[in-house]
Amino acid sequence: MKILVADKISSIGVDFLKQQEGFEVVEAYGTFKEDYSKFLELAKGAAAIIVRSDSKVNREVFEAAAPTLKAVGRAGVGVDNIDAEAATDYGVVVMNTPGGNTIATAELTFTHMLCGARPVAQAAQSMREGRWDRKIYGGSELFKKTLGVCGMGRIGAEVAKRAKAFGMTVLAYDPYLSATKAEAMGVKQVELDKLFRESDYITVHMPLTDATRGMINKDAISTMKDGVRLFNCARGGIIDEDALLEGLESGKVAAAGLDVYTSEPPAEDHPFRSQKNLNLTPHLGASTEEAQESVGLEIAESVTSVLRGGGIRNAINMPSLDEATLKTVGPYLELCSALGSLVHQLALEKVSKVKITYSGKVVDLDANSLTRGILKGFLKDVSSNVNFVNALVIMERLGLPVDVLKSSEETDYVELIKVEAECVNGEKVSAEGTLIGKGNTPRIVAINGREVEVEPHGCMLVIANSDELGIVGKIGNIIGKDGVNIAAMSLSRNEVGGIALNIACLDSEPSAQAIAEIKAIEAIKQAKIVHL
Ligand SMILES: NC(=O)C1=CN([C@@H]2O[C@H](COP(=O)(O)OP(=O)(O)OC[C@H]3O[C@@H](n4cnc5c(N)ncnc54)[C@H](O)[C@@H]3O)[C@@H](O)[C@H]2O)C=CC1
Ligand SMILES: O=C(O)C(=O)COP(=O)(O)O
Repeated sequence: MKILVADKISSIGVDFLKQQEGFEVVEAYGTFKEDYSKFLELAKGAAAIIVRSDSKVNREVFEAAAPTLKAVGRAGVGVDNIDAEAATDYGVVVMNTPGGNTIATAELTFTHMLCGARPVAQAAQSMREGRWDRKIYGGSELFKKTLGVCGMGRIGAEVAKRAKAFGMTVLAYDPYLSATKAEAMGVKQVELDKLFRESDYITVHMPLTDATRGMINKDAISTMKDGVRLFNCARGGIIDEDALLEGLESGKVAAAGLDVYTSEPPAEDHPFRSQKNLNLTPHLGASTEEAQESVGLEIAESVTSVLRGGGIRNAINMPSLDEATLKTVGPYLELCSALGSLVHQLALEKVSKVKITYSGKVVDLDANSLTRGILKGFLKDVSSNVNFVNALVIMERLGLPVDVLKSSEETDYVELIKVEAECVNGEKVSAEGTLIGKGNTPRIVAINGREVEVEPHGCMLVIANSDELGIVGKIGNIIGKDGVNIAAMSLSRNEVGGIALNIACLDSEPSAQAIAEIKAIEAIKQAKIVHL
């Protein structure tokens, strides 16, 4: 399996990948920017692509790497360089490594804040130039000042902790922050306008979204204290760059520090580069040895796990499936896929709706994973590239609603999964299944409401017939004559003389002629071969 490492990650991560049996690791640092067509060429045939923030994994990359590509790993937090929608369309799981670079980025932010208070970089430059300017490089103190933190997630919280140690008052704006958490962190939760009005220092730690883009713009800056200091080590564009320049030039903003830019790198003659009260770093937040080792190894492990069919950690385009969940859900997945596939094959008309009911013990499991398993089976014959990642979006795209129900009604089984499909003509087909015995063996226990007992794999002949004498013998005769062995048979009827359901598990598929002969028997209402 080819693993394309497109951006430089720690050698610990690369070595981990190289040690994996069957992995061919291709390191192509910088290729994305230097030679895009070569990058696309390298992506072809890759099972996984690993990036930081430099390489953009856009739709074209997924197109080039389909159908082998299974995972994109981001050694870091921000995934704005990865087209997650395209990834989902192509059934590729995207994972990141939240947490590994939190301290590194919080420390860089704090460095920027200190350098915004004391012109260390400017003074150092003057020393390098042979000067001794003690008068022009005075500063101010963080002590007793107010820091406004926008985005109180992992990094925001670490910055706040450090600010408190410096004797600052911390105001926090984060719509997703609970009052109890804010209290526990010793920060004052406020609305954005109050944070703007009352802060001496403002730092942002949010993803770039429609809601955060330009959050600190000209209007916002006009409401701030004169001499406010602004910092962005999150994503370029959260602080509007033109508004920041204007604020620095007018003196409204006394100092600022940026690690990230709307376009990276900013142009060589970008006006930012000549602003004297603005400290710039080239997207270095995560660039410490410790952070890189942490995220490099973590992403190498996550990608390996996905490619080996293990747990899925920190996925951003599907629910993560950790090892523990996988262990509990794993035995059900074969059954789920079989039930979905069986219902799809039994439906004679176009399906308009799918309903899934979980009853008994199974309701405590991760229903999202089970449902994905069912839909993966349901769509098996619809799309060749359906998997856990894209099963739900494919259903959505087909306009097929999926109702999922956790039922508390008693059934004959400790746990039961029922999949029903409603067809456009109003007809319904259904299949129910459970796990039996110590080995958690999957069993189909009902089809269209009739009790059966069938192992869900191989070729099956599903027959509905009016309950008459000798039908089973006739079917057996035709199939035997055709040279096909019946491995098992399950018979069920609703009442004597009513409609009977026969499921014959076959060692191979009977010929079309044999099926035609069976269908020609007067009592046979339906005969359908299904493959599980
Ligand atoms: N400069 C660098 O090298 C690095 C930059 N980053 C960036 O830093 C940012 C924060 O990273 P983490 O703290 O790890 O993420 P996080 O997910 O832990 O925190 C983000 C916080 O932003 C909040 N948020 C989301 N939308 C918001 C809105 N509209 N208004 C206010 N708050 C909002 C969330 O509730 C969350 O608490 C991300 O953009 C990440 O990409 C992360 C690591 C390194
Ligand atoms: O993790 C993040 O969000 C970062 O911005 C770090 O980017 P990098 O891995 O240093 O290119």
